Amino acid sequence: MTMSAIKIECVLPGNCRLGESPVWEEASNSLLFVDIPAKRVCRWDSLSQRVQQMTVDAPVSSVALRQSGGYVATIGTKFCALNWEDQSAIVLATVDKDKKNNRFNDGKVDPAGRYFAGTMAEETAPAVLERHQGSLYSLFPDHHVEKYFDQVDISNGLDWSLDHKIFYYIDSLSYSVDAFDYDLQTGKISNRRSVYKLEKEEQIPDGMCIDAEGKLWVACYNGGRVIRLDPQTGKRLQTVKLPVDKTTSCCFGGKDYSEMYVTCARDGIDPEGLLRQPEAGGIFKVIWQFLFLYG
Ligand SMILES: O=C(O)[C@H](O)[C@@H](O)[C@H](O)[C@H](O)CO
Ligand SMILES: [Zn+2]
Repeated sequence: MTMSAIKIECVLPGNCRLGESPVWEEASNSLLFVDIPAKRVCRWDSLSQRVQQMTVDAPVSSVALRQSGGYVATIGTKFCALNWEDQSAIVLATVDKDKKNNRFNDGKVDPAGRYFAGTMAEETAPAVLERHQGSLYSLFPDHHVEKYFDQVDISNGLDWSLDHKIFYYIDSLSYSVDAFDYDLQTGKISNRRSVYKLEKEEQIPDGMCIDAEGKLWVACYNGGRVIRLDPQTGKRLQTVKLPVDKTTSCCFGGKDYSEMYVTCARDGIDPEGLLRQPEAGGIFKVIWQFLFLYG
C-alpha cells in the first residue's frame, strides 16, 4: 500500500508584504513571483537559493512567461512586457482608464497565449474596498484587449481545465469557485456556474491552480491553507494547512512539477500575530513524500 505524508518548508523567509502570482520557470529552475505593494517582481533560483528582483513603478499583481523570452506582467492597470536584462517595462495595453483607483490583480496565460487578468479597486485594508469596480480582461497575442464582464469585487485565481474546455475563476468576495465553458479557438467564455462554495473556516478564496489530475488547488486568504477541490463533484478532497494565515496563491514546480509553491502576505497582520507566524510573507514549498509499505 502507499501512504503519503506532506512536508512543508519555508524556502524564502518573510520578505513579501503581499506575495502573489507564483510561476515556475522550468528553464532556470526558478520561481517567479510578485510582491504587489512593494512593486517588485522576484525570481528565486531554487538551485543557488538566490533572489533577483526588478522594481516597477506601480503595484505589480501578476507575472507570466513570454513565448518570445522575457516576461509579461500586470502593473497598475497596464499589461506590460518586461525585459529582465535591462529592467525595463514596456506598456502593451491599458484598461480601466476611467477608474483611477483600480489596479490589476491575479493573471495567467491561457494555452493559446492570451493573458487573462482582472481588476479591482485598491484596498484600504485587506478585502476592504469599493465593491463592483473590477472587470475581467484578456490581452490577445496581437495585443488587442477583450473585456469579458464587469461588476467584479476582487478578481482573483484563474486556470483552465486540462482539455482547455473549462475556465475556472474566482471573484474572492463571492466565496465561490466558478467555472465557464471555454472556447480555446476564440477565447470566449460562457455558461458561468459555481463549482465550490467556501466553508466559513476556509475564509477568502484567492489564487488557484490545476493539478495533473484536473483537480483545483485554491489558496485561502486568512484561512492559512490550500484546498484541493474536485470541480466535477464539487467536493473538497484535501486540506493542506500552512504555518501562516494569509496564503494568497499556489503553483506547481520543481522536478517534474512534483512540488507546490505557495505565496502569502505579511501586510495586515498585527505585531502579536507576527510573533505567532514569523514566516508570514515567505515562500513555502509543499512536498509529497510517498511511503511504500510492504507486507
Ligand atoms: O492577493 C490578492 O489577490 C489581493 O491582491 C489581496 O489583496 C488579497 O487577496 C485580498 O485582500 C483578499 O481577498
Ligand atoms: Zn490573489
